[in-house]
Amino acid sequence: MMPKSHLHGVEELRAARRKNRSLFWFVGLFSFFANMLMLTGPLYMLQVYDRVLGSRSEQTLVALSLLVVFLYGIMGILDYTRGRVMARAGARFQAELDHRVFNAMVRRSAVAQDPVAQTGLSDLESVQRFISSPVTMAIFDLPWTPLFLVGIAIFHPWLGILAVAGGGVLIVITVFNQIFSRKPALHAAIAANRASLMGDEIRNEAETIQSMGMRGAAFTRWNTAREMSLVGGLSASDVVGSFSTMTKTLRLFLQSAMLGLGAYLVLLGELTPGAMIAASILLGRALAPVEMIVNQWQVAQRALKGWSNLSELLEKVPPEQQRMPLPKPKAKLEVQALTVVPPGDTRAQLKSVNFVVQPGQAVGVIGPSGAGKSTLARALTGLWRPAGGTVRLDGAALDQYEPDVLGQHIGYLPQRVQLFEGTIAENIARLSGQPDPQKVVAAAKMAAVHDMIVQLPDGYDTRISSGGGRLSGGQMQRVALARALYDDPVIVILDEPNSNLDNEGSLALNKAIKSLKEAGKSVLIMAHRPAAITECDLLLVLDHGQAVAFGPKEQVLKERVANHQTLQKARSMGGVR
Ligand SMILES: Nc1ncnc2c1ncn2[C@@H]1O[C@H](COP(=O)(O)OP(=O)(O)OP(=O)(O)O)[C@@H](O)[C@H]1O
Repeated sequence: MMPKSHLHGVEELRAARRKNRSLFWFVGLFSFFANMLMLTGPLYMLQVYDRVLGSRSEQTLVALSLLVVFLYGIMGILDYTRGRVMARAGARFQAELDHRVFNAMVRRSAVAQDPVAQTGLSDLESVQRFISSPVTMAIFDLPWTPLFLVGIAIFHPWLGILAVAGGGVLIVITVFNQIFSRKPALHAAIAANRASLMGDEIRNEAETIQSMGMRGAAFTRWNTAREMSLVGGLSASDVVGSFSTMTKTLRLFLQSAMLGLGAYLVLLGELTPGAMIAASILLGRALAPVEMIVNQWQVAQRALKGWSNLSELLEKVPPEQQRMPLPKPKAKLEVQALTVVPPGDTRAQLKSVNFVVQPGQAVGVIGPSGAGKSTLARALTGLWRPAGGTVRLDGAALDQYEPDVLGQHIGYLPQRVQLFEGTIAENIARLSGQPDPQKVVAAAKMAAVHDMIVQLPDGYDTRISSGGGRLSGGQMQRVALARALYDDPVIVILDEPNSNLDNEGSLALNKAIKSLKEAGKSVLIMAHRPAAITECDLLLVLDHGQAVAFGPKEQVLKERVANHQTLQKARSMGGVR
C-alpha cells in the first residue's frame, strides 16, 4: 500500500493514467471479444470429435475448418490491435508525465542528492514499459479465467474441480513469487542503479582518475557495486525463474491430468471424447494469463517500484503554481534578515543578513572559505529558499517570479563551471535550440571571449562537452560568464569569477562589470582575490554566515585595516591571545 504521505503524488499519477481511460475501455472491449473467440479452439475440437468423426462428413469438416480460420483471423486482428492500443496508452502516459517528472527531477536534484530524483525518468519508463507489456494484456484476460473454469465444470464437475484446484495452486505460486522475489528484485535494482551512477561519475572524472593512478582503486569500487548488482540480479531472476518453471510444468501437467481424467470419464461413459480434448484446451487458455503474469513478474515489480518512487518524487516536488507575470524588474535587490539552511542540513549557514543593492551598483562579497559566500549566491538566484527573511527583486519576493523567468533576469556564474554537450553558441544561449546570434555575440563580447571563439576552427559552432572539451579552464569560465550575461539580465551574480582568469581575463571581467553598471544593472561578486572587486562600490564581509560589515568599499576596507592594526597592536602587547 502507498504510504499516506504520498497521496498527492499518487493522485497525480492516477490522473495521468485516467487520461487513458477511454483506451483502457477499448482494450477491455477488444479483450472481451478476443476471449470469446478463444472458445473457437475448444468448440472446434468438440464438433470435430463428436460430429465430424461420428458422421464421417467431409463437408461439415470443411465448413467448420473454414469458419475456424475466419474466427482465428478475427481473433488475431483483435489481439494485434489491442496490443497496439496498449503500447500507445503506455506512450501517452509517459508523454503526459515527461515534463512534470523532468522538472521535478531537476528541481529536486538542484537542492539535494535524492535517489528518487536520480531514478525519476527511468521509473517513468518502467511504468510505461509495464503498461505496454503483455502482462497488462494478461491482466485484461484474467477475469476470463474463472469463466473458462466454469466452462470446464459444465463438461463434467470432476473436471471442474481439477481445474479449480490447479488454478488455485497456480495463484498460490503467483503470490509466493511476489513475496519471495520482491526483496531480491529491489536489492538488484538499487545495486544496478548505484553501479551505473558510479560508472558515470568515474567517466566524468576520468582525467583525475587516470592522472593520479586511481584506475585500479576506481575499478575495485565500481566492481564491488557491479558484482552486487550482478549477484542481486541473479538471485532475483533465480527466484522468478524457479517460479515460472514451476508454473509452466504445473500447467503442462494439469493439461495432461485433465486429458487423463477426461479419458477415464469417457471410459465411464460420462463424457464425449470431444469434450475431453476441449476441456484440456480450455484449461490451457484459462491458465495462460496466470502463467504470463508469473513469467513477466519482474516487469511488473519494477513498475510497482517505479510507481511508488514517482509518487514520492511528485509528492516532494509539488507542481509549480502559476504566477502572474511581472514586468521586467529594475536591478534593485533587497535582502532582509536572510537566513539560509542548506537543503539536507539543520544548521543555518547564513544568519540574518541585511543589505540593499541599487541599480548600477556592484557589491563585492568577501570572507574566508566556508563563510557563506556561495550560500548567499544560491539564495539570491532563488535556488535555495530562505529559511527566514526575504530576498526582493524590484520589490517582489523571488518566489513571485516564475523560476525560468527569474533565471532570465538573474545571470549566474557558479563557482564550479559546468558546460553542456553542444555548440559554444548553444551553451552561451543557455541551451536554446535556436540561439539568437546577435544576443550570443553581444554576451560573448561583453565577457571578452568573442575573439577567442572566432579563432576556433568552427567558431561559435565548435562543439564542446560538459567538461569543456578543448576549452581551457579560463576559456570555460569566460564562456560561462557570457552565458550569465546572455539576454540582458538585470542582476548578475558571479561566484569567484576570476579564479581561472589571467590578467587579460580579469581586466575584461572588470570592463564587463563596468558596462553592466553603466547600463543600470547590479552585480554581486563573491571573491577571494582583490582584483575581482576593483569595480565594486560596496563591500559585504561575511564571516561564519554573518554579515560583519557592509558599506562603501573604501570605508569597509579602511575599517578592516584599522581593526587589523588594533588587533596586531593588542597582540603585540599581549592583550589578545
Ligand atoms: N549543500 C550543502 N549542504 C550542507 N552544507 C553546505 C552545503 N554547501 C555548503 N555548505 C556549508 O555551508 C558553509 C558555507 O559554504 P559556502 O560554500 O557558502 O562557503 P564560501 O564562503 O563560498 O566558501 P569558499 O570561499 O570556499 O567557496 C560551509 O560550512 C559549508 O560546509
